Amino acid sequence: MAFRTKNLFEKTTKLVRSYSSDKIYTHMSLTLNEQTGIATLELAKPPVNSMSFGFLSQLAAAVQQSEADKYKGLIITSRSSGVFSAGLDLKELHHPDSDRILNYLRRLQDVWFQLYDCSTPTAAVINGHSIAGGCLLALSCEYRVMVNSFKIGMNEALVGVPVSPMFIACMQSVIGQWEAEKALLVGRLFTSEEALGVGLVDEVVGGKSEGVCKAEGYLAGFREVSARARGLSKRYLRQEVVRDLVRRREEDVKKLVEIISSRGVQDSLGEHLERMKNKK
Ligand SMILES: CCCCCCCCCC/C=C/CC(=O)SCCNC(=O)CCNC(=O)[C@H](O)C(C)(C)COP(=O)(O)OP(=O)(O)OC[C@H]1O[C@@H](n2cnc3c(N)ncnc32)[C@H](O)[C@@H]1OP(=O)(O)O
Repeated sequence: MAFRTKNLFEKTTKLVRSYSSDKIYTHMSLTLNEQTGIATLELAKPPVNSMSFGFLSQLAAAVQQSEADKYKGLIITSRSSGVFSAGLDLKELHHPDSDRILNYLRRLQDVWFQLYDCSTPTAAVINGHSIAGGCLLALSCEYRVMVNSFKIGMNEALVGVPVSPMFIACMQSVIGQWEAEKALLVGRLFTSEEALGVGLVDEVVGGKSEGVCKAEGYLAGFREVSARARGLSKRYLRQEVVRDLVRRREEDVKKLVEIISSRGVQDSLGEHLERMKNKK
């Protein structure tokens, strides 16, 4: 089979350089299967694929590449066998520099808009724990296959930070208002099986390769469908959520910076980081 592992940065060097000070393409790899036209984006930032500034920049470049090269599909998964993503990098949020946190949250918004609103068919193979921002990443894809025995959800309530409108909108659109409310207000993490029950994921499988096959099956379902019509329909289906968040994006970011920088939230973040350190 003809596989081409693409160093994204060959083609998107300009974009990535202007986005990031991190070393080029260190946190993920994009592999295109030239026979199917489906690319796999494998997150590879040990130990937990936390979303640092550089990670978000590379994710943005990958999504942009998928759109520009008109991939038939994009599968997002993790190289780690235990963690899909631990979400936002808590070190970016703890004692942040005011300009950096503003730019970090703007970057997060940009990536989310790009992925959520992209016309490329997308699927997530969640082969490990998927927490908060990690859950957002999976929910922004169209289809989710999860490997059993892991946890997924948005734990902000337990971390002591508010769930932001973008995260809420995504959760609501997948599992509905009441289930989202019940889960988000207590920071519930679902097991793979519970996630299937509530509709947070579409399938549960025994392992990553089975998950990738299921995701490919979903994406192959569009072979006979006009890519242009499909892409436009997806955008129309998602436009209400996008429009509202675009309209209020600057207001949301400024408010969140203010909240994150507050003493109470900083103390909670510090305690959360301490708990993680001490769990060993
Ligand atoms: C509209 C405006 C724009 C949008 C604005 C959004 C604004 C957002 C505001 C705040 C929202 C935040 C959402 C988030 O995503 S916050 C992050 C929440 N995530 C977590 O709490 C995850 C915590 N991690 C875990 O539960 C576990 O690590 C794990 C993922 C289950 C894996 O467990 P495992 O046992 O394998 O690994 P360890 O726990 O031992 O971790 C290994 C090392 O990794 C460090 N780590 C873990 N998670 C993070 C993280 N999220 N960021 C940074 N670092 C992390 C951990 O401390 C260990 O480090 P060490 O080896 O140095 O001790």
